[in-house]
Amino acid sequence: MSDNNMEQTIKDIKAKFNKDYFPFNLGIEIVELAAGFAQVKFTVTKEMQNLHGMAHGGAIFTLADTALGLAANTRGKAVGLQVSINYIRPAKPQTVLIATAEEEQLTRSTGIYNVTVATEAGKKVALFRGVVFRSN
Ligand SMILES: CC(C)(COP(=O)(O)OP(=O)(O)OC[C@H]1O[C@@H](n2cnc3c(N)ncnc32)[C@H](O)[C@@H]1OP(=O)(O)O)[C@@H](O)C(=O)NCCC(=O)NCCSC(=O)Cc1ccccc1
Repeated sequence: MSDNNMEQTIKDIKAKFNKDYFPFNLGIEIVELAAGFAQVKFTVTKEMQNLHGMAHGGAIFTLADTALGLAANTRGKAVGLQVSINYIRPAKPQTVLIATAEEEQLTRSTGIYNVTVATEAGKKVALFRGVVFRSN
């Protein structure tokens, strides 16, 4: 993909993000988007709390999965094929969490990404790895 095409793809994804209803309605915002790279953030709200008063694993997962989806789709249409997550530190309500997705490998039909979820102070909350299927 040429630099101009990549720039246009990134613009298109950003413009369509408000139609990605699930993450958008959780308050997830795009911080940065580049070829094979995405950074997104949200604030842990009361509605995201689990029984222990910490961020629900599903909310943290959604943040990481959103970063994966954005990074992968800069390379053309892609969908998640297999993902895994390790929750390494709980996140309290009102904490801002940032997920950063970095591309490790691309093949014609797959992509492998590592996503780190951390607080603004850089404390790691979750480590996520995803394999995507590239359909074009
Ligand atoms: C507890 C453990 C899994 C292991 O820790 P360990 O091997 O013992 O290691 P270590 O002691 O080194 O601690 C490492 C860091 O963790 C912190 N910390 C530890 N214990 C506590 C505590 N009790 N409370 C508060 N913080 C605690 C500790 O201060 C340290 O942080 P720091 O360096 O001081 O800033 C930890 O990694 C953890 O809490 N992960 C997040 C889990 C999570 O949020 N999952 C998603 C939600 S589950 C869900 O929504 C649904 C569901 C429910 C039920 C079932 C299924 C699904």
